[in-house]
Amino acid sequence: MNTRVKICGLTRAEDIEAAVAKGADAIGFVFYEPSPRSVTIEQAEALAHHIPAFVSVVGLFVNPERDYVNEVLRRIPLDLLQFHGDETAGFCEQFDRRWIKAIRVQRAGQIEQAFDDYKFASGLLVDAWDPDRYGGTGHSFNWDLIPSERALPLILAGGLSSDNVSGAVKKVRPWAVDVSGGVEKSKGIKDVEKITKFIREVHRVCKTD
Ligand SMILES: O=C(O)c1ccccc1N[C@@H]1O[C@H](COP(=O)(O)O)[C@@H](O)[C@H]1O
Repeated sequence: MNTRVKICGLTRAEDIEAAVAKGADAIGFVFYEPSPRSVTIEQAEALAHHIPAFVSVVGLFVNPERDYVNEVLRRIPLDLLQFHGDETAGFCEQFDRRWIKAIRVQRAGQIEQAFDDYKFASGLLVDAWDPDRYGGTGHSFNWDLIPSERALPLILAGGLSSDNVSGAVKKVRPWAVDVSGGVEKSKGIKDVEKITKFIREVHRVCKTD
């Protein structure tokens, strides 16, 4: 098994450099103002210079305006768009950029339906449902709702940390894991020790498989 790691919600150059040095495969920028991890286009433009070749740059959006996504794309070299709201497949497909769709899992059958609805995505991200927030909740969900047959690469998110990620990887066998709150000191400020432990745990469990 070779589960990739995305670290999301970075706001500081030193955190990006630490995540990359420890082996992160992708770095996520949050372009969603209500989030405490949100960055402006100007901030992301500067931060993106700290991400080397072969580490993916991901832009996270929640129900964005089309023009805003285009403006971000014009200014920042995003490899992937992550749509974390209620976007339709038609909306996600219009940007001439690879994209992943996040689903907030509440009930059985929802993930299977999403594989069908978002069939041209580069991956399906499964996260916890929360009535008040679109993501970054720090909560996990019932992993038994994740089917073993998958039409797209599956990215597991929601309440992951170094304490539970090895169990999650063993049980779910995701293509990648995505973490934000579980590797933070405070919202938007990452903790290098937690990032190190998190990535080490993923690599350890993958090696023993
Ligand atoms: O990080 C945020 O603030 C955020 C806001 C709105 C939508 C998604 C957001 N983050 C994504 O949420 C999941 C889970 O985060 P956590 O590890 O439970 O804190 C992850 O995919 C983040 O990229």
